[in-house]
Amino acid sequence: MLKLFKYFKWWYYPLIVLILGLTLIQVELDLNLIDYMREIITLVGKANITGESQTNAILNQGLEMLGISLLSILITIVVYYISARIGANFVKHLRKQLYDRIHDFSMEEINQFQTSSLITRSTNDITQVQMVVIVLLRLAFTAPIMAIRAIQKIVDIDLTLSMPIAVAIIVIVLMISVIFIFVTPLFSKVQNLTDDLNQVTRENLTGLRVVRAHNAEGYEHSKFKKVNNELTRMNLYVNRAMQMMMPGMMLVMNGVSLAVTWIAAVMIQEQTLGANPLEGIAIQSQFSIYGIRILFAFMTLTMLFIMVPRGAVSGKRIYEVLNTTPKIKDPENPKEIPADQAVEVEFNDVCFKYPLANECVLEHISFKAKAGQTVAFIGSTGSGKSTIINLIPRFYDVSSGAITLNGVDIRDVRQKDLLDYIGYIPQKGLLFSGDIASNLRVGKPDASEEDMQNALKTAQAYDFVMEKEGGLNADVAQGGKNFSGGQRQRLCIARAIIKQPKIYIFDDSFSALDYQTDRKLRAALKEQTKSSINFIVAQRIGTIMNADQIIVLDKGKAVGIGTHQELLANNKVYQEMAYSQLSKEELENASL
Ligand SMILES: Nc1ncnc2c1ncn2[C@@H]1O[C@H](COP(=O)(O)OP(=O)(O)OP(=O)(O)O)[C@@H](O)[C@H]1O
Repeated sequence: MLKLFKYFKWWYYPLIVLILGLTLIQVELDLNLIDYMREIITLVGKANITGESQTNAILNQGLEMLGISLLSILITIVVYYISARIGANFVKHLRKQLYDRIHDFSMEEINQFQTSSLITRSTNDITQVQMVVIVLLRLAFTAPIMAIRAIQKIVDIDLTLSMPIAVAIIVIVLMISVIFIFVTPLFSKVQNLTDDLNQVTRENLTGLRVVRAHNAEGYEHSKFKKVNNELTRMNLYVNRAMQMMMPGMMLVMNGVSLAVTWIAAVMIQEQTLGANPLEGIAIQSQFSIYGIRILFAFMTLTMLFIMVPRGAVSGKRIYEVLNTTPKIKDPENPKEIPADQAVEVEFNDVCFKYPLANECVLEHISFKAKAGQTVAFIGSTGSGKSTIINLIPRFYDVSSGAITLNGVDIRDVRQKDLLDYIGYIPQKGLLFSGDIASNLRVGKPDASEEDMQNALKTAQAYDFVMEKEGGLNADVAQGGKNFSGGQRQRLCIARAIIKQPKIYIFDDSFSALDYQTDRKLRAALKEQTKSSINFIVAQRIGTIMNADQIIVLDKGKAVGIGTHQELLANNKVYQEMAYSQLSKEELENASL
């Protein structure tokens, strides 16, 4: 939590000093009110002031008390306002830092934290920290200052009467310590269980259709119930322990009042408290209120002792994210990608192992792709096709070997420069909520309407977009849920085309298209991508048989590289796949 203070802005500090100053004044004002009360009771008993002059004196004291109270209220309002402002601004800043950091994360860090936990950290944990910062600013100064000043005052007035208050303080400190020891470790459990709840809910909602189709509501329900019950149980346990504090505190407070009254009564009887019995009663009242103030200050400290560790757990979870340096980052001395030559990508003896995995999923892959070429990857599921193309935009870095772009290792260039070269079309057509135009402009923010229409035409998406109400301005729901799988894929392809990149990466991006649209799209793309490299991952031989180079993957190894005809003639793995999909005739007359 303390480490998060480095994200405090400079202008918070003068405001915090202001809060401290105002708190000092407010404590003195509040304690003065108690002295005024004693004064009023004493005035009632003064023999030399009677009648109207006594009433006036009491009224004057009362008016002064009113003035002090109003000033104290004003200070409270100012302190609350400043602390709310600092708290809100601090978490806004923190949220931004967190967002930027998560944005820089590579897949490795995302997998390390898990998306659900990153969401909890960016929402629930941030709220906890905000609450703690605000409460700390409001009360962390008031409570100890009030306790110290009030203790000083009662000790000055009478030591014997201070004794019950001293005992009460010891009891309260013991209570706080017990709660602190037992409850604090549970806070991190509560936050981790919130992560779990978030994950189950997320999975359940995103997979709602699968759950319904499999009639698996019961199974999912029991998963949710388990984590929900666990979180509820933990929250109840924590809250019960904390709620026990309240009656305990009330007991101590009432006990103090009783003890002070009793001791004061004995002292008044023995004429050792005040000049006369009325002054004795005035001192006793003053003491009781001081006692309550002191204990109230300790109660507030208790609350802080409970809230701060909870906030600290959240602060630690946020700091973990902020303190994680993305493994994939820009080099210190980035090289420029030579732009005066035709694009060329080379894999040089590339091996790759997923973080935390034991074995390599890609082994010794080498090939060269030149401008205008289509390089296709084919292989059984899990053979490493997606993995290989994910290395090009550096979603992961190679474990050994190198990938070069125009002769420069892609790890030696700025990520932005590299990504400017790439148009990536993912396996799952993912669209953002908004409209079609805003989705296309992700590829090129300043794209004109004509650019968009051309891209849609190439991607065979023009007709269905124009049929939609609003055309380019037609609504897109979250994730593109109001489009079919094939439509989403085509819109994603259009989003990449509009960027006119030098490298296209199609990760099984034609899988949801019917054969006719697939053919038309590839023909249009061929025209559009004459000077680019097309990397295509596909399951269908028909999609890739016209590629300039087909790389056949088997368990992470390139077991064949060549054209369709070459592989068909001499590669067993390719032959098996090809003959299982198309007839001999179709295969031998490969054409678009
Ligand atoms: N994030 C990951 N962490 C660990 N292993 C992974 C990860 N992603 C994929 N793998 C493993 O890497 C191997 C290759 O996966 P990849 O997704 O590249 O296969 P693929 O050929 O594209 O399969 P498909 O055609 O089914 O999409 C698989 O064995 C898979 O289990």
